[in-house]
Amino acid sequence: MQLRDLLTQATARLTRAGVPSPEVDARLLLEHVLGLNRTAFLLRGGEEIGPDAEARAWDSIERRAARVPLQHLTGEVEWGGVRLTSDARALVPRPETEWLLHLALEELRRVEKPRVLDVGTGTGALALGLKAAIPQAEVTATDLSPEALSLARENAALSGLDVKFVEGSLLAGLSGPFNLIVSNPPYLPTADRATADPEVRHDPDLALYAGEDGLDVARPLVAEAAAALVPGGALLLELDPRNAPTLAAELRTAGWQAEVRPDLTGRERFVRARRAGG
Ligand SMILES: C[S@@+](CC[C@H](N)C(=O)[O-])C[C@H]1O[C@@H](n2cnc3c(N)ncnc32)[C@H](O)[C@@H]1O
Repeated sequence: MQLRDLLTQATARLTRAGVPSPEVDARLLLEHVLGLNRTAFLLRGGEEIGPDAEARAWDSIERRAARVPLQHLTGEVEWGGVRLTSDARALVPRPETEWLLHLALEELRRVEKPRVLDVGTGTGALALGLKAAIPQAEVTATDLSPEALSLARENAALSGLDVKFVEGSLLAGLSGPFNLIVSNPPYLPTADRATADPEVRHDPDLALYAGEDGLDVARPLVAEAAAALVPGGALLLELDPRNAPTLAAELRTAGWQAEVRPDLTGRERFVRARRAGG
C-alpha cells in the first residue's frame, strides 16, 4: 500500500473512533512508526510500504482508535523547550501549563540565581523547562508518586538537566527558602471522573482529582508554602477555572496578595500570590 493511502485510511479510522484531531494524529503516528521526519514523510507519500511496517502502523492506529493518548504511543512530547518521555507513570503535560512556565519565567526575570520548587512535578515538565531556560537556577521538584518521579528522573537524564528530585507529599522535608514555588497540582473535582475524556483516563488519578471542589491538594500546599518563600517570593498555581477565583479569595483572607491570571484562551486558570508586605 502507498503511504498516502495508508494515511487516508488511518485518518478515516481515527475519525470513526471520535479522535479529536484524526488527520494530525494519524500522520504523527505513521511518522513515528515508520521512523520518518516530516520532510521524509511528505517526500515519500507515493512510495509503497512493506507489510511488516503496515502491520505495525495499524497496531498503533488501532490503539489510538481505542483512545490511548497520542503521547503514550509516540512515547514523547515536546514541552516548554524540552523533549520529554511520556507514559502512564505521569500526567501527559498539557499545552496550557506552558503558560504557567511563562509566568514563572516572568516572575524570575530579576532574580540572579533563583531557588525554585516545583510541587507535583509529574514528568518533570515545569522543573526541567525552568532549568532549561535559567541554567543558573537551583531547581527542586517533588512528587508523591514514585512512578512519576522515576519518569521525571529519566527525563532529566535525557535532557542533561540538573534538578533535585524529592519524593514526598507537598513540601515535606523541604524548608527552602525559595524565590518561587510553582505547582500544577491535581485540581479537578472528583465528580469529574465520571465524564472524563477517554484519553484522560490514562492519566493517573493521583494527578487529576482533589476532592469535592478540587482544592484538597492546593489548600494544604498554600499553607505549607507560606513559610518556605523568601520575603517577596511568589507562589504560582495552575487551577481549574471553576476554583481559581475561590482559592485566590481564600489566599487574600489569609493575608496574601493574590490575583487570578488568565490562560491564553482567557480562562481564569492561574493564581499568583505573594505574602502581603513581601
Ligand atoms: C496535574 S499533575 C502535574 C504534573 C506536572 N507538573 C505537569 O504540569 O505536567 C499533578 C502531580 O501532582 C502529584 N501529586 C498529587 N498529590 C500530591 C501531593 N500531596 N504531594 C506532591 N505531589 C502530589 C501527582 O502525582 C502528579 O504528578
